[in-house]
Amino acid sequence: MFAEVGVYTTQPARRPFTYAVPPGMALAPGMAVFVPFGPRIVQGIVLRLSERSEVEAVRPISAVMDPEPLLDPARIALAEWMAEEYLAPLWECVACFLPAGFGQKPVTMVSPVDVPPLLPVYPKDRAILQYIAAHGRVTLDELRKAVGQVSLTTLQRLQQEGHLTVTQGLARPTGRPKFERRVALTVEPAAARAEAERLLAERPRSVEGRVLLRLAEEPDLPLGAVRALGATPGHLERLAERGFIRAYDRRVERDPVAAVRGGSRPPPVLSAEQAAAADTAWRERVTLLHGVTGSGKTEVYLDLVGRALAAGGGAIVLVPEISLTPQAIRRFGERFGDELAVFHSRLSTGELYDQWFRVERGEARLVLGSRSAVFAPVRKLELVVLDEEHEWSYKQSDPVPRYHARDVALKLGELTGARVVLGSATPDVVTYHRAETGQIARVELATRLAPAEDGSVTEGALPSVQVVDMREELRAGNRSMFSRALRQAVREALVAGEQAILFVNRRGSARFVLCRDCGFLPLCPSCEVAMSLDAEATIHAMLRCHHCGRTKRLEERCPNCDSLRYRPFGVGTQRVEAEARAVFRGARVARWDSDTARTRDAHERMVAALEAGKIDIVVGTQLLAKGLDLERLTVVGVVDADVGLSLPDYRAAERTYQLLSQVAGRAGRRDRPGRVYIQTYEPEAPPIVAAAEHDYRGFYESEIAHRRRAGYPPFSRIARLVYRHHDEAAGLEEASRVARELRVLRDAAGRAEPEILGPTRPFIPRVRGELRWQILLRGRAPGTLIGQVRLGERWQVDIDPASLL
Ligand SMILES: Nc1ncnc2c1ncn2[C@@H]1O[C@H](COP(=O)(O)OP(=O)(O)OP(=O)(O)O)[C@@H](O)[C@H]1O
Ligand SMILES: [Zn+2]
Ligand SMILES: [Zn+2]
Repeated sequence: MFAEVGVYTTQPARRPFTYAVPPGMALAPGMAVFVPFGPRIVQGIVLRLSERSEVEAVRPISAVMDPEPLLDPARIALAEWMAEEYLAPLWECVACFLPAGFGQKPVTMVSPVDVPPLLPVYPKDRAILQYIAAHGRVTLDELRKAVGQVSLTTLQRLQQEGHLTVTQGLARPTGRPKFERRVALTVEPAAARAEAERLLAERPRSVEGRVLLRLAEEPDLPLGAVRALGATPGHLERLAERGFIRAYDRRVERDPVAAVRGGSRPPPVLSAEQAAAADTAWRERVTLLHGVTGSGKTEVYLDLVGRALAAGGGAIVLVPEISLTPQAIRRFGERFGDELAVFHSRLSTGELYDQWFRVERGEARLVLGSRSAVFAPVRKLELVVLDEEHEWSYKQSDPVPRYHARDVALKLGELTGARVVLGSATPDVVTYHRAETGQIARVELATRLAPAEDGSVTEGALPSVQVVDMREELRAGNRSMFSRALRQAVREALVAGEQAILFVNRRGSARFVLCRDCGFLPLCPSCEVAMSLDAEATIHAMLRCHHCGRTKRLEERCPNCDSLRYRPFGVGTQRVEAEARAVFRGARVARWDSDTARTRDAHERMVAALEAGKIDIVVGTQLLAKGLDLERLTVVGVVDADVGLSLPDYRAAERTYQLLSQVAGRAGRRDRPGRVYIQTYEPEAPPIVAAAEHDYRGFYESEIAHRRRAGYPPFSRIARLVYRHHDEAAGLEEASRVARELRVLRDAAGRAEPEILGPTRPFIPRVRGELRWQILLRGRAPGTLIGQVRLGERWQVDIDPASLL
């Protein structure tokens, strides 16, 4: 008997290795084992068993690591598909499906035996045996912590004498509870307040006074919150001695959903449109749920999850990481309480590990999470939902495997028979094209819902959108970055006590050239993407196409209208913030970008400040566009809609459309009508016109025509090879060698495709001090060709890359 094993190795092997199964070893696909690999023993997962081996002289499997299979046959097939599809190391693909922490070093476990011989005489031996007799199976680390230094030789001797057994095992970070130190009031709040007032009257800056005052408001706080008031251990001790407070440790649940559990809130009655959508999605294999923002898509997902659970099966719901807010989790928790498990990147390894096994044991049948939740071991999978399916955060760019969760979900659906539902207000053009050509089903939710306090819903209005031609503003003598219309609207909102967002499209903006008089943007004639200033050019300002490498000198005048106002453009959030403060005197202005909203806490604090009405105007980047639902937000200004359009990426128009629709969707979500101003030098650009008219169809028609003409996805697939090197000559040489080899292989096969572009320096020419080169391949299956070339460690392969920058 032989076993094909996916082996934990840093060698980028895309295939399994064959081992012999020792007689008597009970083995099944999906089990974790130890195998010899070179001079070492490493972990692996059994993928298949077979009677015959193609390889001679195979080595035997060393040991079974865990008798329970960790992957089922569908997941094994999916891991192997990923390795092929993304040209990724097989082990990394298998590891996606394993519980967190598995990839770490296996640990030495020491277990007691059932019938131990008499206790040995050495004190150290006795201590060891007493400890394991009391605690059962322990890790060597634990044992060492308890009894001091213990050598492996000692353990092996004790094993030979029959006192204990030593095994290698999976580190299971379970059972060790986590505690949080807290401070609680031990008197009535009124008494605390009285004492606080006395202390503060005596000394206005008394820390003890402030602590008591805070605790009078909230009588039980984490120690950190009290420390933040300036309290030292000394202060707290004094207050404790005087009987006002006590400190204690509270057990922290490793169940991150605990707070929202316990719910089984009755579902609302679906509208006819929603019910029809759910019926279709339940019947079909793959369905695009195309619904405007606020049209009730989430209720449709909840309904489908209910059906999956009622059928005795499970479901996975994927949402972009940034949308995985406490509110979103609560919505699922309230409905499906105990069945819910949540996976996201902020959980500790221990939490992830616990959740993984809850799902694996079938205790939680609904998984809600960001992209990697697609790998959760849900049994009898009935449903996979991707909300905001157009989001590029579903694509993992680093580390390997560089997978796209949507494609993995589709393949998972194929392998398990689960239905797949792709929901979005602005579907990916590729997904919409699949629906248009009948490869997947499509349902629409066309009505925006306006929920009322009493739980009823009425039809809501989409905000009105005005496109402002910035060339006109210039002609009228307005040189500010805010148009007259936007300025007026913001002033009106401020007077009415409403809020405004000023949205800045910032990425790489300083390197695009635009004519302020006619809106002309230089495009590469063969790639149809914007050419941008070459960051590495030193003598003359050069424009470069970062796809094919074509360059030309930057003209002094606009080639279209001869204007001298043909210049780089783009403004930063800081400048917009400064101007907003100057123009809207007295308004409370905040900035929200990757500098100020670095952590999720900062993000949540900002949302809270907005909700509490402590901010009037917020200036921000794309981070703002997602998920905000503010009652008093009525005005949205897009300061520079063009910048996104000029990114050298064939999806520039699509992203601009999605972003504008999303930002616009933030305004007027409740009963106050919303107004949106899109400032642009290109008021006729199709994505801008379509976003202004809430016309997805119009956008799609123009975009798909462009993709067809220029041969971009869905009419081809793109693969990107990036090479990094600190040395210019060496980097260019290696990049050229690979490009040449690819062309030779393609030509030798007598084929015209894939098209091979480059090598060239990409839009972002260096990362962390290393220079970069890129080769783009475009064709039906560019991966197949890449699979035939030998690439060293410095190469990165990305199939269907999220970014071409
Ligand atoms: N059938 C219904 N009856 C009552 N209220 C509903 C119904 N469907 C949806 N709602 C409410 O309408 C609001 C919008 O619905 P939901 O959040 O499901 O829309 P969505 O399309 O997922 O929104 P978004 O695109 O912003 O994520 C929510 O407050 C929801 O509770
Ligand atoms: Zn011009
Ligand atoms: Zn080009």
